[in-house]
Amino acid sequence: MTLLQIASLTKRFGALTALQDVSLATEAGTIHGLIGPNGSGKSTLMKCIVGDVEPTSGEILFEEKPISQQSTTERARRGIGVKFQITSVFETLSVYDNILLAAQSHARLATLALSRSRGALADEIDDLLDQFKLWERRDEQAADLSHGEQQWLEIAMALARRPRLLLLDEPTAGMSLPERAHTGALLRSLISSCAIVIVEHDLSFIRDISDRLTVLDRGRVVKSGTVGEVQDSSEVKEVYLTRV
Ligand SMILES: Nc1ncnc2c1ncn2[C@@H]1O[C@H](COP(=O)(O)OP(=O)(O)OP(=O)(O)O)[C@@H](O)[C@H]1O
Repeated sequence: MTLLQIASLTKRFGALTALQDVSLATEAGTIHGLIGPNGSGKSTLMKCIVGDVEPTSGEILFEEKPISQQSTTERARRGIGVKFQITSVFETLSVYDNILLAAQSHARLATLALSRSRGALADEIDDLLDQFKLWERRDEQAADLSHGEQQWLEIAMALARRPRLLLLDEPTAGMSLPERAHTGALLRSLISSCAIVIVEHDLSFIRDISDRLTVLDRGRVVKSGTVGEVQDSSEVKEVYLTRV
């Protein structure tokens, strides 16, 4: 099923066209990488999907329904989760409580009282702590985590809200090589329940984990296809040889 469809999206900031007629589709159960030189429009596209930036024209469909008129909160409720570059952890709270807060913000009161009891919620949080190698550090303040661990905590918080699509903007920035490798394996393990759209500057990382890649340059799609198709594209080579 096509989970996310972007159709002819354009965004202008005054005289500057950040996105021009951008179209792409992301299928359930896949990782879709967005790459391109600095200023090519990757973050603007992510912000349009989440609802932080209003497109000038075009449409965004999530699970085949238009969402462009919906608020960020409505989009989150429908299943779009986000981890952007700006850190969103509560530094003075424990690692555990950060995830608990995220999970509770998603669970409706009635659900909390019934099937998603405190016990069920605790099991989910324990699983996330384990997956993200944060179990040992669950009682420590989030401020005491390394940069890489804070990034994992933020992804875990986004997942606690049970998204069906997760948007990640440079999730491995500042991570060590082993941390990147663990992040890649983790992201691949998530996709049966949650598709991912990811922006990354680390080309080898994004090539290794993505099913499809879309390359942007100066707000336009240069190429969208499988990793092999994009790697073989002469237009893409030109962008990377002349502009990166
Ligand atoms: N709020 C804004 N107001 C005006 N111009 C903006 C705004 N946000 C982005 N831009 C411009 O839009 C263009 C695309 O920026 P964007 O941040 O989307 O690119 P990017 O591909 O994510 O870049 P980077 O890889 O450097 O993060 C740039 O020229 C940028 O200066």
